[in-house]
Amino acid sequence: MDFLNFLEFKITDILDIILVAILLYYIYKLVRGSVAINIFIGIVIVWGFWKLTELLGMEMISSLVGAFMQVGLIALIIVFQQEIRKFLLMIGSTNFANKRNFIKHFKFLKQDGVTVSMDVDAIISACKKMSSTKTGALIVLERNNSLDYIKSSGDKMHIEVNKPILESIFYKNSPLHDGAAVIENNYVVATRVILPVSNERNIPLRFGLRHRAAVGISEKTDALALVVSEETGNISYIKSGRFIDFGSMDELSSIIKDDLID
Ligand SMILES: Nc1ncnc2c1ncn2[C@@H]1O[C@H](COP(=O)(O)OP(=O)(O)OP(=O)(O)O)[C@@H](O)[C@H]1O
Repeated sequence: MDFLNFLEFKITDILDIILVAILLYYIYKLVRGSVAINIFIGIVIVWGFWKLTELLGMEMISSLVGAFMQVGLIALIIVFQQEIRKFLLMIGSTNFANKRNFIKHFKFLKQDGVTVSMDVDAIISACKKMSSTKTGALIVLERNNSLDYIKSSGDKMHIEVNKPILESIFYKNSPLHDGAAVIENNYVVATRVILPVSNERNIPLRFGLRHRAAVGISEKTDALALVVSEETGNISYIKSGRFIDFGSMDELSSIIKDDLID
C-alpha cells in the first residue's frame, strides 16, 4: 500500500533520528538557562508561522517571511556565535581515546578493571576541614571533556592531590585561594582558574558567583564541581548544572566515585 510507504524504515533513517536527537540535546544543553533559549524559541515560532502561511497559500506574507528565513542562517551564526563556539569546543575537547570514556560506551561489559585514580577521600576530607573553618573553596574535577582552554585563565601546576595541599591552596591568605582549582586524574593541574558563570535563573539568590561558576562549568562540560561556602561553610556538589543532594560525607564520597567511573 502506497500510503504506508512512509512506514518503511531504513537503518539510515534510525541513525538520522538518533543524530538529530543528539544534536537537539546538545543545543538544548548549550542554550539552557541563557537568553539564547528565548531566541531559539523565537526562531521556531517564526519558522512555524512561515510553514503555516505556505500551507494556507498566503503567498505575499510567506514569501516575505521566507526571504527573512533565507538570510536567517547568517543571522543565526551571528546570534549564536558564542554557543556555536562552545559547541565546537565541547566536541573538539572530548577525549574519545580515554580508556574510561571508551569503556563507558560499553557499560554492559564488566567494569571490574576500572578504578578511580583520584583520591576522592582526600578531597572530601579537605572540604570537610575547610567547611569547619568556613574557608571558601571551588574545586573542579575533570572527567572526559578537556578543560585546557579554561585552565589557561589560571596558573598551571602539577601537584599530587592530598588534604594539606588543597587546604593550603584555599587558605584565606594564600595567593592561590581565588578562583577555582582544577583536578585532573590525581593532580591539581591549575589554580586561580576563572570559570564560565551560569546564567541559570533558577539558582537560589543566596548562592553567589562561586556557586554560579561551579554550575557554569558543569553545564558546559562534563566536569564535576565541589564548593565550600565561605559564608555558611556548606559543601555543595554540582553535576550537569544541578546541585546533587547527599546525606553524609561518606555518601558524597561514594556518589563522586561513581560519577568518576560513569
Ligand atoms: N567565574 C569565577 N570562576 C572562579 N571562581 C570565581 C568566579 N567568580 C567568583 N569566584 C570565586 O568566588 C569568590 C566570590 O564568591 P561569592 O561570595 O560571590 O560567591 P558565593 O557563591 O556567595 O560563595 P560563598 O558562599 O563562599 O560566599 C571569589 O572570591 C572567587 O574566588
